Amino acid sequence: MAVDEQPPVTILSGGLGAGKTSLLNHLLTVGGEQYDIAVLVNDVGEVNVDADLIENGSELSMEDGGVTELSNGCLCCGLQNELDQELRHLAFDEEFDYLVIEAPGISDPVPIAQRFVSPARASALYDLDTTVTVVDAAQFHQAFVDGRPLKSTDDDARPLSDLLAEQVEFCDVLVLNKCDLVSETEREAVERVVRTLHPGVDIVRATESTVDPERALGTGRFDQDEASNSARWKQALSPDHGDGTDVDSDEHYESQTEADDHSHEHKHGDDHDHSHGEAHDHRHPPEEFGVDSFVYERHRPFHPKRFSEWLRSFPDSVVRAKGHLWVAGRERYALDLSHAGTRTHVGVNGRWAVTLPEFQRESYRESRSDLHWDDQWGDREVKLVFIGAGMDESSIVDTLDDCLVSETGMEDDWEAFENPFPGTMGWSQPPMEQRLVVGDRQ
Ligand SMILES: Nc1nc2c(ncn2[C@@H]2O[C@H](COP(=O)(O)OP(=O)(O)OP(=O)(O)O)[C@@H](O)[C@H]2O)c(=O)[nH]1
Repeated sequence: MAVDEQPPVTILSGGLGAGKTSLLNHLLTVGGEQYDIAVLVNDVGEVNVDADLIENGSELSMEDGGVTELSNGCLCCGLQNELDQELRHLAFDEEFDYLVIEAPGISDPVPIAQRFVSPARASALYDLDTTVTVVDAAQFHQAFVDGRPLKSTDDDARPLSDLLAEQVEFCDVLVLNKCDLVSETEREAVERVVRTLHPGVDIVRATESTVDPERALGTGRFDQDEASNSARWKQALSPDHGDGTDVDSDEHYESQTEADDHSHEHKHGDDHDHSHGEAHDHRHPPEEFGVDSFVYERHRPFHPKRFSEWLRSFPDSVVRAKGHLWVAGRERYALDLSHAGTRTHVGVNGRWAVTLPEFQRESYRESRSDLHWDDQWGDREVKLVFIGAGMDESSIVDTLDDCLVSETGMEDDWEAFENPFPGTMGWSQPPMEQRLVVGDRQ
């Protein structure tokens, strides 16, 4: 790429568990032949699971700057400064010719895209090429065709389906994923609703997010004027809303005085970045949509029978869960859990470090200073992130604790347990018997 060329950018948005990470990994694998892709990911929650999954699935690594993670906040709000810094860092210090940003599933992508339409921002170093929204066809059908709103128990909160609608409204390309979970009639109904919300959108039907990379990378479809015709963009980018047109200001925009001059409805906490890049009616989605998250971490294994039963009655309030599991009797491999909507998969992703030969184990430990290590059990642990609407955290934690092997049970012969969990490798393309598929709870 010529020195003065700006790398194109694709922003991936979409509901929780819709298939953004799957799409990102697919683009890295297939699109990587054409582009040298840098990646910016942002998970809301204390564990940046997506970054791990993406690293596992790509040649890139965080160490060489190819995959950058932003955590402990939301890109669309509190991490705007961090986002600008990362964009500058990538542009000046790293070699790549395409940038893909994965937005968290509960974020409003408009403020992220706005970083790329103001020449005063760091993102002026880039060329926003395509905004992609990944939609879970079955979830969308439930919310918009069946008319069963996606759950939000907070009375003041807008339903999650509102966020989904906004994400559909302004994207250039809509990947209609999980087409295997809907009938043809249902899919057609979903497409009708999508076209009603956004007539000009390029709909790409997909299963497992396998799309032709040319539909998401280098499409040149993003057009600021066109985008500003959708209701959402019109509001966000109009001159009255600052960032889209005011090219004279830069860091001043971050000052408290400037922020105080405006009547933000934003209800985020003290650490919020009051940059003017946001539309003034923008409120942080986790609050607006009644979504919150917590991490469950224990250094004892789950009893296979008790935990598999727990999985079959997964709390309805949980929209998304991800993480790794230590299940008694499965001491060699870490199991990964992924829950989206009403479906839960458990598969094998890799070995616990404690089972590796000494040299590998020690170099792994050196590279992970934050790794919990037990003299007897090494790095084996349960660590799960739960994201949901109106979750009863203490009840979820208590019932999970009941699934743990008891203090005295730590001496039992775990191999003798009846165990439905997979015991051999297989995550990226696992045969069905290597996954525990809990399926629908309806
Ligand atoms: N049945 C079905 N499952 C899918 C499909 N695509 C992805 N999945 C599964 O859905 C789950 C979520 O996929 P991800 O790619 O992690 O979704 P995501 O949008 O990145 O999730 P978050 O980052 O948590 O918002 C995983 O268990 C995938 O294996 C699909 O087309 N059909």
